[in-house]
Amino acid sequence: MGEQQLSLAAVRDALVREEDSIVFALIERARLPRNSPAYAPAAAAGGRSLAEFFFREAEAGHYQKPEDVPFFPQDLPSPVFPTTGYTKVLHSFASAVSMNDAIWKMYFNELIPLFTVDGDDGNYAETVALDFACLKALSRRVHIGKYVAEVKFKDAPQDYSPLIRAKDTSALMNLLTFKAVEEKVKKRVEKKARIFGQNVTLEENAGKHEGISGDSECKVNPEVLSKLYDQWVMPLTKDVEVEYLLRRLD
Ligand SMILES: O=C(O)C(=O)C[C@]1(C(=O)O)C=C[C@@H](O)C=C1
Repeated sequence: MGEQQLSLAAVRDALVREEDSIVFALIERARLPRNSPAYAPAAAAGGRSLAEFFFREAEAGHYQKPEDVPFFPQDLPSPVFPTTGYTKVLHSFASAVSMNDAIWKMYFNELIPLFTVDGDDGNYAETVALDFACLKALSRRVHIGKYVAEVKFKDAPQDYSPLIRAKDTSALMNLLTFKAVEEKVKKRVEKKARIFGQNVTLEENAGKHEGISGDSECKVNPEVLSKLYDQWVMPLTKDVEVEYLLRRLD
């Protein structure tokens, strides 16, 4: 995201686009059963889970933008490709703000059981590759909160600065919260899950209005998307915003 794009409307557009990636990634992952052995420590992966092993391999060479935050930053090799001037838009500490530990725990402990069926078909490599796509999209979405915070600060430094100096986390949280926007976001992702998750056929579907499937036929339950955003994605985005703002005057 460059300087010229930095307005609240533009950053909110980026959040809306990321919804599509999240819904499609969950739809893809939901094709496979839970496959929990992929998440247990495995001798073949050096005592790590297959999921962690896959992430460590797949993350090498990526992650240069502030919204692309690595899950395992410790052993990351230096980027292969030259970086461009993206950092100028955000304060220099932005890349240190990460909610990935919380996103990781939420995804494996809370979310996976909500949108996969219990079972084991042995397809672990594909499973963790699909998990990677889900987690990358979720993490990007949450960390775009850095740009949201920067725009909000630039638009009203007189409102934010005293709260930042007082380290008043809850007042900052109140100031950056727009309940009406959150309600719209929840409704929209639920609708996207309903529309993107349909089985599209050429036959007329008797009794179905405009060919829209009932929720039980959707590839991912639309209510799961609404809950995901309500309980985890938006609260974590706001945590990113607060954490970024708290250091904005450093
Ligand atoms: O759109 C904003 O203003 C945001 O800060 C993003 C977001 C979200 O996560 O979608 C978070 C907090 C607001 O209450 C509304 C929406």
